[in-house]
Amino acid sequence: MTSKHGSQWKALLELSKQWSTQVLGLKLGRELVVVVYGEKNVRQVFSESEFDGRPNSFFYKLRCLGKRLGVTFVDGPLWREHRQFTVKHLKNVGFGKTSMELEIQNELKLLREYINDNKHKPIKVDSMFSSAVMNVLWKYVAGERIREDKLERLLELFYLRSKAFTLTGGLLSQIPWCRFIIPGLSGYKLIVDLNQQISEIIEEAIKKHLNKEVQQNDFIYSFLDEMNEENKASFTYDQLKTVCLDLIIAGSQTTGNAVKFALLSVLRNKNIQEKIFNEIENTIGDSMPCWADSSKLVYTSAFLLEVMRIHTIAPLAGPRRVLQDTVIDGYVIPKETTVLISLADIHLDPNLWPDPHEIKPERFIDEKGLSKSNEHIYPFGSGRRRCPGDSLARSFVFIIFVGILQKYRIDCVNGVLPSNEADIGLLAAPKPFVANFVSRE
Ligand code: HEM
Repeated sequence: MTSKHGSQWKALLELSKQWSTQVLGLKLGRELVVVVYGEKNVRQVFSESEFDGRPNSFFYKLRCLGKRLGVTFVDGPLWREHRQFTVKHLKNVGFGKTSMELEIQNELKLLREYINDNKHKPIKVDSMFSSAVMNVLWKYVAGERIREDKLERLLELFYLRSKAFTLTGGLLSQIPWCRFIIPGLSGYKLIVDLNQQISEIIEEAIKKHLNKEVQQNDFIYSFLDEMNEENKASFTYDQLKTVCLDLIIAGSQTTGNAVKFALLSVLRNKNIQEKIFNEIENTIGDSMPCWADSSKLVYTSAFLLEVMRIHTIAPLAGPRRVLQDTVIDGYVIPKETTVLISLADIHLDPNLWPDPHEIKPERFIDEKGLSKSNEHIYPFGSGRRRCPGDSLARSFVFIIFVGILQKYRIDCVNGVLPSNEADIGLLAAPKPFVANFVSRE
């Protein structure tokens, strides 16, 4: 069904329509999985603590370097303590005059240099942003820019790792013991090797901090300080490694895809692109964009929200594990069920968003021309497990997008309009596309 509909999210949505249900139950191997649709049900999952768990099968441990540690794939007291710590550190990072904002602006300068060096040829937009996002995340976590050779290695390892998970996830998650019989074929050996290599890079960064070789205050130093406090038994070396990995995995592809969708959308909508350029020119002129400009660039900010609505980066949020028997929409959901939360179909629901497939930034602007909030949009989830990296992600997307449109007109190559259809796996990404970046000067 997934290959017929192009993605697991669409296949499941189709099934839910066939069965006319907003609570779709599936038996995958031994696992009971429920996909929840509709704003009322989704809000219930976001708000009730019975849904705060994360699955704890062997497969999810493999994602966290082999142990049930970190923030993303744990629950209970360990999650609460480390989520609180992470949220405290990520709150407002990127908003305001922080070192992270300067770092994003620095990446913008490098991106512009790259565009200028390639100005006479079409640029592959797909690979443009990976280094910029990874550098910003690494700076946040480990306090410094990552060395060029290590950056390339890390990007390659993450790419291989996500490919290995996509290829082998089904088999390894449903029949975990197959790793003993076919460690190579099942992908188990490859993932363990990749985990080991990523671990080594993070360990090296932690060692540099233990030797006080890094100048800047960063996440690793804050965590190490916490390890020296009393009653902080859960602040261990392995936990630090896994939280670093969690932040990089959760932040890199998601944020990069959001910028790519924004560029794709202006490439496909010339009028909107010109409106955004005029707003930038008339409001901030030639100055370096910063987060504070987002309140002045009302149309541009509304457009970026609209892109996040039409292209939901995490179409199925979760997975969650049900911590005690509960009921959704009249259906009994047993303890230990895995729950997936369908966000993308709320963002495309014609009852909430008239003409849902059309880009209309005006949805987020009131009659006085001021920004208007809308309670039906959830790109970062909601509730206790809401994304703690949203300030960093939104700041990155805003500064990089505005900084590129300020200097370049983005045109199709040979008049060919790239597809608006997303590649949807665990995350949604635009299909690889090329564009001409024509200097406005
Ligand atoms: C456009 C970019 C991003 C999008 C669309 C996004 C989306 C999401 C969503 C929907 C969730 C909630 C999952 C759930 O409800 O179960 C989430 C969780 C999470 N995100 Fe993000 N995210 C983005 C960027 C980032 C960044 C930059 C970071 C870190 C620097 C980050 C770190 C995390 C973590 C650690 C969690 C797990 C929270 C928990 O389980 O308590 N994300 N993200």
